[in-house]
Amino acid sequence: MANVKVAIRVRPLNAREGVDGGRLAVQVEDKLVRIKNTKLDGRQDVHGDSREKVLEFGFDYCYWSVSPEEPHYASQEEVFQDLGVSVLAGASEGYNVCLFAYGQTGTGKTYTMMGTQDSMGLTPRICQVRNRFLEIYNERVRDLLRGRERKKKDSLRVREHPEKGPYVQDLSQHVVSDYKQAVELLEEGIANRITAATHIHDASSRSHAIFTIQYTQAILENNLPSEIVSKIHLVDLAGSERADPHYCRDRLTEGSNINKSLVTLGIVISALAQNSQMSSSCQSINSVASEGDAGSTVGSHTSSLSGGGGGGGGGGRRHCFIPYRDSVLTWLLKDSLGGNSKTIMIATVSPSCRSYNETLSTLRYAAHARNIVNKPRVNEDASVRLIRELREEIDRLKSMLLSFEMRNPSPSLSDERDGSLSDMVLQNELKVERLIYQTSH
Ligand SMILES: Nc1ncnc2c1ncn2[C@@H]1O[C@H](COP(=O)(O)OP(=O)(O)OP(=O)(O)O)[C@@H](O)[C@H]1O
Repeated sequence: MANVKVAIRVRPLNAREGVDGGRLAVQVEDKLVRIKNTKLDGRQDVHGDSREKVLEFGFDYCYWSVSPEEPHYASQEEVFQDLGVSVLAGASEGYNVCLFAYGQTGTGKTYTMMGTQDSMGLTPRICQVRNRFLEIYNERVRDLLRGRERKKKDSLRVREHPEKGPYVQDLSQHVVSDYKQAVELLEEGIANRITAATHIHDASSRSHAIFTIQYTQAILENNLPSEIVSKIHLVDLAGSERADPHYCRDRLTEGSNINKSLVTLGIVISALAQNSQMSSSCQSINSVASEGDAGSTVGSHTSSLSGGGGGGGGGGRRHCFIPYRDSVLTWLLKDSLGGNSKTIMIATVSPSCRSYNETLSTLRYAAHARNIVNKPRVNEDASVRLIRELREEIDRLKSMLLSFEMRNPSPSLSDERDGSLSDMVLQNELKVERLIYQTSH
């Protein structure tokens, strides 16, 4: 079991936000983010006002990337040292890992995930071994690495494997032998991605991009060659934006599809968070509830949020249905949200008071995500796992045999039990030998 880890990153003010003095609404201190409603500044009658002036949220990591001159400025390298290194560590232990960036349009998702020529982001730093790159545009999956010379199959089908989970059929795979080749692939994919100008951002990504690295490790366990295959999903979501009636029909469809998948993502996150909280409250029903434990600021805030707008009263609550299949994005991220994956969300925000509402909504979204509990497991070869488990069982049976013999020196009493235990040991040893033979032939 592992909770989704959540990071917040605050980007520099842009030119538009800087014009009126660049008032900031966001503050970061250690693992806390504070957001201030500057509209209430200078008002005398705030007593009894139900709106809170400053709201505080706690996260696993908070990055202040507003100005490099400031002492606690978080660079791309620092973000990589925390998040990128933990992605690579998870994958090398054999887990599936997902890192996804979420936030309002123009807040730095692409900058964080991909970076620029001078300032490399997380994905090129993490690049290894085997890569796939796709985008979800208007609920259709497109391959971003299908060479132009090949026949272009525009929209690909999403399918689900009973054990390996959802995947995209016919998505091209590219084996790379060095870092340079991996980065070239990434650049090709980025160039194929669909962007457009929005009100806030001139080169806004209008699709969700998923860069998948298959990390394969050849290992020798119990003298048997075997493989541990883990997947790393690096996801740069399209930014949310309010619809403008002046946009043409295509842009409106595009916007509504982006919003649809982000809304579905929101519903999935909130339903999973609610289910995880329900499970943990069931578990703790018999234990003493401790008030004011570590991270109580967050605890108090998120619990009120996951009530789904209040209500949420006592008994009779059932686990919510998770509508993964309502959008391609959530379907493909099914394992990453509530499944077999160690997942990190990086939520990007603008520091400006002009984006107060959007930033608050991103912080709430991120606080929900932090409650999701995933079930990551090492993706080891099934036969190798079975052999290991059988060997553990043999050792256990052998030590039981030994302790019986020591406690019951009289042969008549222990003979029967000894016999059946020895039989079990023998049978397991035969199974192990058969499995070793099958896997190595
Ligand atoms: N941490 C940062 N440091 C410096 N510049 C940044 C940072 N974050 C974002 N920027 C700059 O802000 C602008 C918008 O960033 P970016 O394109 O990453 O936004 P986005 O969230 O991916 O937007 P969209 O959802 O519209 O695609 C870019 O010019 C980018 O270089």
